[in-house]
Amino acid sequence: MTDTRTATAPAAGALPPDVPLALDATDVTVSFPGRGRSMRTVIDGIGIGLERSQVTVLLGESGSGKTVFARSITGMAPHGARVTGSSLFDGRDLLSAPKTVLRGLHGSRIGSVPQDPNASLDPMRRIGSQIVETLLQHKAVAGRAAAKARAIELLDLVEIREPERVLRCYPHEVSGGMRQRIAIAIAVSCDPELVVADEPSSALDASVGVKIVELLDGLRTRLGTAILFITHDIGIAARVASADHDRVAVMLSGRIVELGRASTVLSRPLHPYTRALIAAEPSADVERGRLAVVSDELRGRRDWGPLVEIEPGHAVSSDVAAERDAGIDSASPLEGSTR
Ligand SMILES: Nc1ncnc2c1ncn2[C@@H]1O[C@H](COP(=O)(O)OP(=O)(O)OP(=O)(O)O)[C@@H](O)[C@H]1O
Repeated sequence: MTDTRTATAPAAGALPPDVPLALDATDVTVSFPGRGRSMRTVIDGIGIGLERSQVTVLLGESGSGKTVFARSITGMAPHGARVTGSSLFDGRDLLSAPKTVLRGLHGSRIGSVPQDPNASLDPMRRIGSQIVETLLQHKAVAGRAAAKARAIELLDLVEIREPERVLRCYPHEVSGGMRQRIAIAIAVSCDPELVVADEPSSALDASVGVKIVELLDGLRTRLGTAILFITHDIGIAARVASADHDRVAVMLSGRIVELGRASTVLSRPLHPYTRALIAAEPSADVERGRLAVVSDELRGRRDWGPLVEIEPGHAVSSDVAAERDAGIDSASPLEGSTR
């Protein structure tokens, strides 16, 4: 089992130990039906503790399990998934909570910013009515007039001009960047304690990405929201996890292989996979999502050991830690590169 809570000492600037975690996931395994009667494990017995006011970035290549892990620990595993382990939110295990409880939590105390804003917006309904309905459904405000006023406030918050006009629009009448910001406005409309943002800026231009990062930063400062941010982009990871105690968890083949303060992991990575990811950081001439620098051998390995802390606030899989103790530098960043 890889338990990232026990592997990390409280980081500088983190909340004191008696402040409960916003979410506490332990030993989570997720499998999907495979060939015949077999099951294919895509998340392999990992855990994570999400602190209030802290950003945790899940970093890893496409297919490493970031989305499935984040969805599963918030009780929203994809259809057909078999999930074991536990994920506590306010004392309740989201992995076994009834659907009615999960529906009540999502949209109010847990906000989700999806990869594709179209997934959270109904194309047939005006933007205003979708925001107002969310606010009324979760009893975030009393009455329709208050909900409308709050909807305008929320669009202001995500820097949408002429909010009253936009509220009367259907989703297809506004730009993709605006739809993304509206999806964020809906996700944060009820002042959630936890926000899960799944690559919210991947399809957008850089200026919208920066605004999203600022917005999430404001949310954790203002409300103490815990943020789980999913990305494969090192640059975005560094920008989102900008506070001293923010963390990066590096995912590889359904496991967390390195975890620590963002500033440490991104500047002094220890795991060969993290090193390769950083070496593969997208540049102007490398198309995003096509980072072929991580070797297949590294990517295909499934036997990474559990995380062990090698210095305060920095943990790495036990096999890499053992090599380090033995004085073996496990890999130069580009070893095994296919580029
Ligand atoms: N509904 C599903 N049924 C079966 N397998 C799935 C399902 N959803 C995801 N998977 C598998 O789980 C693994 C992890 O996928 P996941 O989407 O979590 O990766 P990711 O790191 O988030 O990638 P991306 O950045 O592309 O979203 C992949 O091998 C994927 O094929």
